[in-house]
Amino acid sequence: MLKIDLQYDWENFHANYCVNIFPGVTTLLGGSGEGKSTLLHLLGGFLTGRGVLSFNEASLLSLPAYERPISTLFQSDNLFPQLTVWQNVAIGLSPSLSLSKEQKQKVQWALDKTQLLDKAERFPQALSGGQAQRVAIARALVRKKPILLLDEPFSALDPALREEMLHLVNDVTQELELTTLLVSHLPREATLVGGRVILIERGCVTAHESVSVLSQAEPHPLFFRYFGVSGPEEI
Ligand SMILES: Nc1ncnc2c1ncn2[C@@H]1O[C@H](COP(=O)(O)OP(=O)(O)OP(=O)(O)O)[C@@H](O)[C@H]1O
Repeated sequence: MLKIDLQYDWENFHANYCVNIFPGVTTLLGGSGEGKSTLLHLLGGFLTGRGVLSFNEASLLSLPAYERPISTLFQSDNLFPQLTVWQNVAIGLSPSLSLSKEQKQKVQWALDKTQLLDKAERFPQALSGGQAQRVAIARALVRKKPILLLDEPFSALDPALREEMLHLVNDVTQELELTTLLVSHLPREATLVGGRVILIERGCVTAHESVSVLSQAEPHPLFFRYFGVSGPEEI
């Protein structure tokens, strides 16, 4: 279990997140500027918060980003155009690209999970948008960390590809028993990926429910302000 009781202050914004996250996919919903990315950056170790952050009872708070049991994938995670698919994944393990036998096996494993084995020698410019995004996912998976943080990594993709990526996220999360947190603006994405949903408002977790609450005919009371009168399907 990922236990979060974290505070952080921007100049004009006080965040105070309190929630326990279990393995599986959890989608973070919330309006613009409500504090979704701040939470992911605190978890990843890119911002230093106060309070409690532990995973399976071990405190993470004093660990630097690279020592946390966490992989991150952000929208801006671009591929290196001069490196092949294989090298773009391998660089997640070793910046010098000199890999041990065991590390090479991990790269093969990550390429297999993302169905890219036959594209290993290609360069990024010879990939479709979805294939390129799968390489970024493979690079996040290759270190085999139990927590995966995804900050709107698919928002630039068209709806069909986005759906394919969300299914992939769900599949690898189940298979590897990951604790995956996905930031999204779209309730539909949460419904597609399944699991649980968290609502972030003014720097706080104001709801933590099964994703099925988003499919109810009447908006769930806790989500009412976020959905407004139009309901989840319109957002
Ligand atoms: N670099 C910064 N400097 C000062 N304040 C910041 C900074 N980044 C974020 N904030 C403040 O923190 C609040 C939460 O920002 P955050 O990026 O976490 O929101 P978000 O929910 O991820 O928004 P969006 O959906 O638009 O990406 C913002 O409203 C802003 O006031």
